[in-house]
Amino acid sequence: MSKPELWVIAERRLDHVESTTQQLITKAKSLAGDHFNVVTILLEATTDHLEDELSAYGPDEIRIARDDRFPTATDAELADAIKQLVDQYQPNSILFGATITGRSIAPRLQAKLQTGLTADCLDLRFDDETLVATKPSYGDNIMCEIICPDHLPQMATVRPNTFVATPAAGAATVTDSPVTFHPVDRLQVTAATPVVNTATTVGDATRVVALGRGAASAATIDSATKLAEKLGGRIGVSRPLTDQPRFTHDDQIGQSGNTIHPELIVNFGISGAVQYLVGMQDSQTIVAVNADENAPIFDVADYGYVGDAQAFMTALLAQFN
Ligand SMILES: Cc1cc2nc3c(=O)[nH]c(=O)nc-3n(C[C@H](O)[C@H](O)[C@H](O)COP(=O)(O)OP(=O)(O)OC[C@H]3O[C@@H](n4cnc5c(N)ncnc54)[C@H](O)[C@@H]3O)c2cc1C
Repeated sequence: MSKPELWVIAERRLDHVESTTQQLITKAKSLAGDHFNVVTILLEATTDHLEDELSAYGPDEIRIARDDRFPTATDAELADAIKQLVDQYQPNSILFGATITGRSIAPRLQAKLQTGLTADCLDLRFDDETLVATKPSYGDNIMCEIICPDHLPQMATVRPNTFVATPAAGAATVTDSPVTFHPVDRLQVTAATPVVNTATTVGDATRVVALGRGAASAATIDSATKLAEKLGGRIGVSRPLTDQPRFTHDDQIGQSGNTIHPELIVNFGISGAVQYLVGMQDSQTIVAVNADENAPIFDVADYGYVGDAQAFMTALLAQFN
């Protein structure tokens, strides 16, 4: 008997695959074990080869529907095409990135399929063939595990950067699966102008200088800015600092901010509340500077310094100079 299918819907961003897709393939592989087939669904133009950006992450199969209208199709048209594939293959579960596009297509598909969708998940696991999706709820005050036991497919959107994409061995089978493109003429895209944003966000940075309430003075923020420049990185903050005019929610790390996995994060004056830690604890190298030797941030740190944030920064900058 063939294995149940766990789908990852590949998302296109301009002429590439959105990085959340690769993150979801890695997670799907780890969930699947020998029990599920991980199938990536790709809707692309006849001359596109976006599958080349997916195969290195080890899905069992990349199933492609081709139509030259897909790259500029509306979310309603894409949802219609995916619905046709669902009807044909009856997957067990479907994962989308909780991106602007994923958040738009997934509920349209859910409505067509009359099944359940858990949005904005921070973790996933399977209990036998039941997808258990973890997400913050009630104003982010509790983490809920949500299941959809009575309907298939089970669906979830997952927050970008929740999982780390890791190349995996194994050659994916690439198959074509034709669908009929049904134009939805209520809405027509007449032109697409991509937003050009050259600034890196804290989610993109490979090195992060993170500031908390214990490193919030103007002088310390100035030193941190210099340090971030020297490191070729960017400043991120814990929640209390988003009250300062220099920072916004976009700079926030944590459960209700960004999930990040930089190669280096240096935390200054951050206690290490669980809501902060979930956003950064998978960083490759974690350094913590805190005046309190019992601060929980030291539990996840590879290197720690007990002392004053400003003094440490000044000494470190002197090393660079
Ligand atoms: C639903 C919910 C969601 C949340 N989401 C997030 C989130 O996404 N991100 C987030 O960050 N928080 C979040 N929080 C808040 C979180 O619980 C903490 O309150 C917050 O992370 C604390 O920030 P902090 O570590 O900067 O401040 P504090 O906890 O006040 O810690 C300050 C630290 O600075 C140290 N310190 C003081 N002076 C110095 C000095 N001179 N030098 C060095 N160290 C010094 C202290 O020892 C202390 O450990 C959330 C809370 C809730 C309830």
